[in-house]
Amino acid sequence: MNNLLTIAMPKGRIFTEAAELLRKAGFPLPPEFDDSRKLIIDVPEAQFRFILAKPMDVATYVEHGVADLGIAGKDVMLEEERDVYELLDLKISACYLAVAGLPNTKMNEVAPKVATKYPHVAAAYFRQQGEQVEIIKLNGSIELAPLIGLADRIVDIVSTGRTLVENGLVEYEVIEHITSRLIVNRVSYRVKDERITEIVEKLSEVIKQKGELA
Ligand SMILES: Nc1ncnc2c1ncn2[C@@H]1O[C@H](COP(=O)(O)OP(=O)(O)OP(=O)(O)O)[C@@H](O)[C@H]1O
Ligand SMILES: O=P(O)(O)OC[C@H]1O[C@H](OP(=O)(O)OP(=O)(O)O)[C@H](O)[C@@H]1O
Repeated sequence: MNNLLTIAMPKGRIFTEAAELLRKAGFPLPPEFDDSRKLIIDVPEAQFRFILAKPMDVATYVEHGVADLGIAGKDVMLEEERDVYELLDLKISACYLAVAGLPNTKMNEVAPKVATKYPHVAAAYFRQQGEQVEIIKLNGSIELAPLIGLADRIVDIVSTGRTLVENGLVEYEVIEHITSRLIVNRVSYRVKDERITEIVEKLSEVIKQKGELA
């Protein structure tokens, strides 16, 4: 039986913390893992394959079954609503999604605009608040939007808060606290349950130990 497990890893800021966690849980990650432009890294002796994906795409690979497991921010899960199971809160890459804007301003009463990289999350949030807004999708530098008059508010990730402060913006509401999650393809979870359960147990132990030390 094919016992290979494919794991989709997010490139970028989650990567280092995720790799550290996997190593502590006993994953045999080769040194090239940390400093390579390769997008597929095989560890045949342990029957693992790692694919390196854009963070926002990890759940897509897992949903389609080309990756069995993946590591994705909760923000990605909320935005993408992919049909996958969330197995574990890895408690890494903590940040939160917030509504922000220029200080002491109200949203425009007629057709208020909200700029964001998270159009579904933002639309759902303002719908829930009973506010009709126009969502403007941006791909980065979201904080620019209120500064330059493109939007009344933004919905974006806040981590240290430095980007907001340095651009003279303030937070109005926290929408959701975010950490990275271990996710699994629905079929893989059934077919490869033994290996996956073992991984979840090892990772849970490391997360627990980290929590006790903190
Ligand atoms: N300060 C932060 N800003 C953005 N994402 C953060 C932050 N801190 C933790 N994260 C987590 O990291 C993930 C995004 O990682 P990263 O910024 O590397 O990817 P990206 O948004 O695709 O970046 P880029 O488009 O700039 O390459 C988010 O899904 C979120 O869960
Ligand atoms: O609270 P802070 O620690 O300042 O972090 C928050 C900032 O980091 C992210 O941007 P990123 O660096 O990914 O750049 P981009 O989305 O503008 O490309 C996020 O979109 C915020 O702008």
